[in-house]
Amino acid sequence: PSVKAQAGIGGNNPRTTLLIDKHRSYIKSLDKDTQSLDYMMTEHLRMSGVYWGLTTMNILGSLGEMDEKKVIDWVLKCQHPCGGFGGNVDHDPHILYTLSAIQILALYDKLHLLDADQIAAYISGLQLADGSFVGDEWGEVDTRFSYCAISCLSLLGRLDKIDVDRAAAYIASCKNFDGGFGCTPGGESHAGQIFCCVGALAIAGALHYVDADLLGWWLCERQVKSGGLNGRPEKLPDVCYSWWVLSSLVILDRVHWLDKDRLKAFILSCQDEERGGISDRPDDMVDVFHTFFGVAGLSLLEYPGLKHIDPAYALPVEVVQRVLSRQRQTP
Ligand SMILES: CN(C(=O)[C@H](Cc1cnc[nH]1)NC(=O)OCc1ccccc1)[C@@H](Cc1ccccc1)C(=O)N[C@@H](Cc1c[nH]c2ccccc12)C(=O)NO
Ligand SMILES: [Zn+2]
Repeated sequence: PSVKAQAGIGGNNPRTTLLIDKHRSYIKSLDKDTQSLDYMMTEHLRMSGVYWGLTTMNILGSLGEMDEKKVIDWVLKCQHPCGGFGGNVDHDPHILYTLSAIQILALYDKLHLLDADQIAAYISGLQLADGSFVGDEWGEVDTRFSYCAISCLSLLGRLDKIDVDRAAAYIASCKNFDGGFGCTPGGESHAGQIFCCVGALAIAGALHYVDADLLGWWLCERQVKSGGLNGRPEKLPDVCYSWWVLSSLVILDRVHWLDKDRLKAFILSCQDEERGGISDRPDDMVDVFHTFFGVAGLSLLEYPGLKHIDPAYALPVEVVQRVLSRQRQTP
């Protein structure tokens, strides 16, 4: 069959259409099997897991099926006096989980429950003199944390509380000869880090630091013959790179260089048609992380019936627009 047929356009074969109801029930089942190894092993990043699950449900048009009050109460229980959030109750505050917490509250239009100045003080306290950010008091520097800082403060309307120009200049100092970015200056280009750097520069209004043609070419080189995308040369394709690579290409306006139908077909081939959920590659175990990044990738590919996701904020476009337009009303 033609590539279009493989991509599920016109057909309703389970591996070529998105099994929306199956994925909804998979996400809703997640907080039930608390005895599973997967559940136990991911306790420390539960805040991110809840963000992945809820954003997937929003894109599938079913956020209302989740227990909003239970989620909000739990998120606020994870906040520390310093303003930062931990990955779970009684876990130390970290900028990664502070972003996930703010993203969850943005989904539910509950950012007014937060003290934006207090969280802005916590985040600006993590910026170093060279413009970089550490993730917590242990002091690890990584462009992931630059992305978290800029995204959090933009959603809270407090970007003025950090030195955005120095933050952008530091990210630019992590650009490699191949046009990509690493976690620190000289670090190897990796699609995940590239998303963080390109997303942060986009939100900061500093995309002039990026060589769109050079980086766009490197990103499109990630597509392998199966249609999937890998994170670095010679690696296997993985559904989550459908997000890290594709969202970066959307921001750089170079998506047309990819074979979108083959990528769509690859993501759909990673669904578990019995239990729902999406895995990193065909016939692997599903998880909420790859289910989110698979659905988010399909949203960027304009799969019919999915809400649009913002490529830089990794939140539904309608959520980002609501948050940012409200900032313009109340200065
Ligand atoms: C900690 N994580 C990762 O390292 C994943 C593992 C992976 C999934 N598929 C292939 N490898 N890798 C990952 O997220 O890489 C993307 C990336 C890498 C560097 C910077 C940014 C994004 C995943 C969780 C996970 C673990 C194991 C299997 C599946 C998911 C994760 O939480 N990623 C985070 C970003 C992240 C990357 N590295 C991290 C280290 C610690 C904490 C978070 C992250 C995220 O996407 N938040 O929204
Ligand atoms: Zn993956």
